[in-house]
Amino acid sequence: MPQPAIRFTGVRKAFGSSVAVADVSLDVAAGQFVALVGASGSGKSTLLRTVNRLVEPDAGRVLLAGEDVADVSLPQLRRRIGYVFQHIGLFPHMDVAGNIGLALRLAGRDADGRVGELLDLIGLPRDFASRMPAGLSGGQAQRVGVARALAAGPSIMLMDEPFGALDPVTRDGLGRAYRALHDRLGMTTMMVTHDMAEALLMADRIVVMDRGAIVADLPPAALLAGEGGEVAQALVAVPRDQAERLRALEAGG
Ligand SMILES: Nc1ncnc2c1ncn2[C@@H]1O[C@H](COP(=O)(O)OP(=O)(O)OP(=O)(O)O)[C@@H](O)[C@H]1O
Repeated sequence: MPQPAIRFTGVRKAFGSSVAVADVSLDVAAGQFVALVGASGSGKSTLLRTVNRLVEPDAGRVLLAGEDVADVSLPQLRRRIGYVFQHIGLFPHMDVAGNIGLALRLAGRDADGRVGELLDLIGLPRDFASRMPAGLSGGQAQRVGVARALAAGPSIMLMDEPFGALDPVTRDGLGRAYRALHDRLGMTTMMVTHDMAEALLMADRIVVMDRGAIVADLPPAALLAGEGGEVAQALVAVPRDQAERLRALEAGG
């Protein structure tokens, strides 16, 4: 058996007396796309951030292909792991090329030429290189954020509500574009989302968290078939009810 790309073993994190992540063990195989879902405060972001050491666990370990992240230097972790979050925060005084070029240089890579390739990859015209962040739409800025996260050529991508602030059409388009990119580049992706429909449509596997623990871990079809238990079913019920109400409306009911 090859080593999992990401392995969590007995990961626990508390903030004061509040336990955010309680003894989580989880293997993510290379190439998988895993969605982390669950109610607000269930520990999704905290768990995700133990991978790139934005959060240090109180107990347990996170291994990347068998190597404990605690033993990997932060610059090296940054090269191996991309990170995209809701308000990506481009540097406002730098143009798009400057923002992406900075990430390339931080990763020890040559910025010349690569900026254009990264823009191609994420589907922005090359003349966007000279645009300032203030002149970008929300969707375009998130695309640049994805390009910046890909600059170092990571094999793992962590996404925390990456498309959460976007309108539904842009969100859907960017979600599909990222999923295609994940497949093409052979990435391993973990994505936190509040949107169960997005999780069901994008991921190979859905991990449901409740009060710091994993309560379901299933492929989308199995979750839809009702195998996930109570908490998972309550989350799946939302997009399912919406779809049914829309169908009823369409049928004139
Ligand atoms: N830096 C911190 N200091 C104190 N408490 C924190 C900190 N980060 C997270 N928490 C707490 O840990 C718990 C889990 O938070 P976390 O952000 O991981 O949940 P989440 O499932 O990602 O929530 P959301 O969907 O709202 O982003 C919450 O009770 C939160 O208030």
